[in-house]
Amino acid sequence: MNCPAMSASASSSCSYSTFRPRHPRVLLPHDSQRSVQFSRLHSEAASDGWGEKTQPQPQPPLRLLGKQSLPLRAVVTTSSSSNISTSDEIEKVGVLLLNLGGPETLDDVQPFLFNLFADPDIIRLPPLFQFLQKPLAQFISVARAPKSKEGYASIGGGSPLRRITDSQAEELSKCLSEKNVPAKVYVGMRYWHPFTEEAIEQIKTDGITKLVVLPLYPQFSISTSGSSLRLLEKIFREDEYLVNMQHTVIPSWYQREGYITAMANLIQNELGKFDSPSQVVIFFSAHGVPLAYVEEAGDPYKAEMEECVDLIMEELDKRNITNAYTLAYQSRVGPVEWLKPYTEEAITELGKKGVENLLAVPISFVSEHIETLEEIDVEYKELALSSGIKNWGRVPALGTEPLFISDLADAVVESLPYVGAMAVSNLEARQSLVPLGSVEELLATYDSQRRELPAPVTMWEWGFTRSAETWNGRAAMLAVLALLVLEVTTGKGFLHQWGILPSS
Ligand SMILES: C=CC1=C(C)c2cc3[nH]c(cc4nc(cc5[nH]c(cc1n2)c(C)c5CCC(=O)O)C(CCC(=O)O)=C4C)c(C)c3C=C
Ligand SMILES: [Fe+2]
Repeated sequence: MNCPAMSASASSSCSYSTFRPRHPRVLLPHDSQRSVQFSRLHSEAASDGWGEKTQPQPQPPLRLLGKQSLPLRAVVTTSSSSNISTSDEIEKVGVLLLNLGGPETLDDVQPFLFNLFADPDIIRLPPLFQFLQKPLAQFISVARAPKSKEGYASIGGGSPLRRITDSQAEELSKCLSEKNVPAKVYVGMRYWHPFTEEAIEQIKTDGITKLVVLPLYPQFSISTSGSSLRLLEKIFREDEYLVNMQHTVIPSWYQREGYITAMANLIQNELGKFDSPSQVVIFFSAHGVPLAYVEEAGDPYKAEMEECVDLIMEELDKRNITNAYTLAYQSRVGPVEWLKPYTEEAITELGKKGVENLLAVPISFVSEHIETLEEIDVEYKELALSSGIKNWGRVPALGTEPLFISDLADAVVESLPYVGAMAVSNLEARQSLVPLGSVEELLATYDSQRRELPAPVTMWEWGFTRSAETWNGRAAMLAVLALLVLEVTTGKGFLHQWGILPSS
């Protein structure tokens, strides 16, 4: 492929001089690249892990992962080649792309949903009830599968995510070679094949000695990159080979110049398809998360999303594109409160206000998937047209867009000097929304106490609350389970009423 020459240095020297972020940040040369290590650094989590979302204070003590405590080795390598010879060893560089995964056939839908709902970063039960995680996941996945299957059936019978992620991996590998950094690129999915565990096995078989971990989510969320990194941390902890493998993590990259430019290009291109481009409202639609992830657990997702939108609008502004724009959150599951405004409400509202031209921009994910192809292209489009919007457009997901892939390659190249080294200075660590440090610390900062979060689906809202715990939660749970059984056998009940389960 054509791998545009936006070099690492060009990219890192970018500065968004007129941008005024909501969270004070100092833009440093390495701002476009934040990389963290799993095991060697300790950048301090917020004092209680809850409130301090923007300015975690670094602390020196090192916490080591794994079965052995290894001495810290500050090995700084150059990035001119991935087969780097440090002493007498040849280094083999790998890049692990982390993604969500999606069912490839309709038969995969229920087991895929089971894996998703069995993830404690998606549904977090109080410690007392963690033994119910799998039975609940089984219940919800079976109950939700028919509705989900309809969605996947309408987009061709399965998710395109694996195919697209594989193409991204292939293009990234080619692009890295063109930048003189040959590296093998692996795909590790969280909830479907190829699972992260499978990718890790391959990494071991291939004898990779330096690994760059790159979640394919531009913005960090506990529920996405956080979940994948937590799994990876567990795998690393338990494996002798991996404990000794040098690695670095790029936790989020929404602020990189190449990514922002590529998004702005796509938007500019779609705007050009309207009769009156300047009259179009640019409608950023991000995947939502339950509000409690942000407000209680300190998920930086919302802050990063808002900053990302601001950066894209700054870039468009430089091109004299000054359209009105808005950000809303889609794909809510269950009735607990998620980030607002909700996409459907925002669309209706804009229609009522007389907006006639709307351009939807999926912003939280870089591949086409069920929520772009079905939810946005079908459901939201219909809603928009029936709300008075006359002209509708949608920006495609980035996929293998060359500038974007090139920017990811630059991100990898820039992170290589940090692999196995003290990756970042305290100063750098302080100015990130997602702090730098080991994954352990990264997760701890936002999620230190792994507090109970309101689940995105309702049943434990009712039965798994702290008060339920206090006055004999087990009894409450038994009641909930009885209700669930009733609901499944009769097809009626509160889950159906609230629309969690499809009515038969
Ligand atoms: C940044 C992206 C995403 C966030 C944040 C996220 C949070 C989140 N998702 C669910 C529940 C479901 N997600 C499902 C599919 C799905 N989710 C994302 C991305 C994010 N999720 C993608 C890309 C996909 C689609 C994959 C594909 O197959 O194409 C599903 C399954 C589909 C469905 O039944 O609707 C569920 C369920 C929760 C609860 C959550 C935050 C807590
Ligand atoms: Fe999701």
